Amino acid sequence: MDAKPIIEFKDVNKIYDNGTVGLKDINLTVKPGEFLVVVGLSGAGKSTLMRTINKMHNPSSGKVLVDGVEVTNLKGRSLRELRRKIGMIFQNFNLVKRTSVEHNVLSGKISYYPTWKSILNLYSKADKQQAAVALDRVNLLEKIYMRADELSGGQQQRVAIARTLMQDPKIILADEPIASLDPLTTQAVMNDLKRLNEEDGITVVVNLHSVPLALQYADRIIGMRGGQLVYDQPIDQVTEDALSAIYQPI
Ligand SMILES: Nc1ncnc2c1ncn2[C@@H]1O[C@H](COP(=O)(O)OP(=O)(O)OP(=O)(O)O)[C@@H](O)[C@H]1O
Repeated sequence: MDAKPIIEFKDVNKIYDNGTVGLKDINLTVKPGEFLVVVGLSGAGKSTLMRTINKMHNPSSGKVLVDGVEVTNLKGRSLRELRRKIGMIFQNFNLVKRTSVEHNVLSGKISYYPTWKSILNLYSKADKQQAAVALDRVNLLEKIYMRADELSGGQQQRVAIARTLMQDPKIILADEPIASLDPLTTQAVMNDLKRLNEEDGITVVVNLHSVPLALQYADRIIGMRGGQLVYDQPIDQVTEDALSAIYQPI
């Protein structure tokens, strides 16, 4: 029997306040443990799709369900619970650059603490141990006491990945995680995401501009164009010709 979907879009449309169509009639089901890569031209709707999963954006119509729960109407505590399940990785890493790597990783636990404790760095011993384990999993344990801005871009992105591990996420959403990195560091970041996907069963959704990387890492590739889902195939049925059609100028 097929596993229950971890993410579902049902007839989802998103029209921004200025009238721009972000998403059009999206129907999509993601299974737990998939490594899904989203490709498409700039402006195709990839970020919008991703941001409706953790309610950074609200759809204009339709439903988005995560782990069986409709996210559209979540507020307060239930929204925090949803976001704990979902780690988010951004192109620009979103680290606090002037503090230590350890503090940045621990901040992944922030929603579990009252603000005053996190400001004063009053994390528990167990959480500090978890932070060390998370850093070890991205091969950066030796950098734990360095300042985040002393690390290379690729290392900073891997700190961001370690930070998401503090949430014990079921899903990691990565929006152009390698856009500002060189080829070697790109592989390190993608390998980390793939390893967590395979070892922990975390569902990973990655927006990428690079077709070769999509082919290298995805279990399944979806293509977007003008806010619509125009392509959806498991990796063994993906052809380069079909992918290049997604990238034809509109
Ligand atoms: N906050 C916003 N207000 C209005 N329009 C927006 C907003 N955010 C995105 N858009 C528009 O929605 C469309 C989809 O944008 P989106 O950022 O989702 O595309 P993308 O595929 O992620 O592009 P890129 O690869 O450049 O990041 C674009 O036309 C974009 O200009």
